[in-house]
Amino acid sequence: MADLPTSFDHPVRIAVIGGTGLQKLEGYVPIATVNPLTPWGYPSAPIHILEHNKVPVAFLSRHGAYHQIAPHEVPSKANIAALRSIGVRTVIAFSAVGSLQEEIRPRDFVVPDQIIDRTKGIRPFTFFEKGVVGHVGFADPFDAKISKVVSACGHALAGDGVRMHDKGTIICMEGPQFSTRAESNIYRSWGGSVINMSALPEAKLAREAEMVYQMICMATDYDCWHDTADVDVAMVMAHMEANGANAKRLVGSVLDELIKEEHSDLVSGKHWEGQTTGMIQFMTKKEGRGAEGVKNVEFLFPGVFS
Ligand SMILES: CSC[C@H]1O[C@H](OP(=O)(O)O)[C@H](O)[C@@H]1O
Ligand SMILES: Nc1ncnc2[nH]cnc12
Repeated sequence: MADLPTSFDHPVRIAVIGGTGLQKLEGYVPIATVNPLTPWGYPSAPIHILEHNKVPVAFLSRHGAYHQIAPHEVPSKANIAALRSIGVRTVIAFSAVGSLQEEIRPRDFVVPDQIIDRTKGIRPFTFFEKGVVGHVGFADPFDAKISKVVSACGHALAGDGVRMHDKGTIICMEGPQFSTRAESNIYRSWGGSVINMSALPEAKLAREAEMVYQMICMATDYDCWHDTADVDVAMVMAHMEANGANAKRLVGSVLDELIKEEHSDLVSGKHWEGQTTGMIQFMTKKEGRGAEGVKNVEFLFPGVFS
């Protein structure tokens, strides 16, 4: 992709963030590679702009181009801000997860509707600081409208062997070590469906940035609560590889659906517009705002304080 343009003049509304085992999206025509510098640095990797049925979509590899970024090191603020700066308002985020429930079998897909935060507070997790205070609602961390579209695409691929679960609670742990057996059993008793290390702070930051955000999970193991073998990286990668074609098929069919004209208001995030900006404008009084916080938030929402 060395000779591709490094800028792109049209807004790109939809992005896919690829996780473990999904470092590229094949089968799309690459048209540009952009690397926006944000107040929080560069994104995990240059963002590939790909064309899908004549509509541009963005792809960003969460752990970098070579899987060199650990879950606690993912620059989520830069990732979300960079995507928003190129026009993205809908993020479909892919994640390899451990299953905490018997009926979610390795290689099954889950469209989660809840998250329990088991990160340790060491990841930068908000855009609103340094003299700009803001509190967004996060009762439902994903986007109910998009989740219906994703579920329907998954069920339509049942004939290809895609098994889709329409809801579930993600336990997002700190990692990078996997859980102890005691932890795994506690998470089950809390009602956790699946476990990963990546849903947060990504989902929180997308909400602060007024973006539509939905994670698609693919189970790669039964963590360590089950009487089968305990999770390890080889197991995760083997299931990702074995079911990679279905993962790509599912992402492709979600993109096919989302680029349809009938979803244009939805993917433009019209229903989130103003939810954050309206709140931060009145939360911190003008006299108390900090210059750095204002400059940072203006990168996300140009003109919000002028
Ligand atoms: C390689 S197993 C643990 C690793 O896999 C998942 O990554 P992602 O969510 O980016 O697909 C999990 O969250 C951990 O980061
Ligand atoms: N068991 C597990 N725990 C945390 N993250 C994971 N990603 C894939 N499997 C996982």
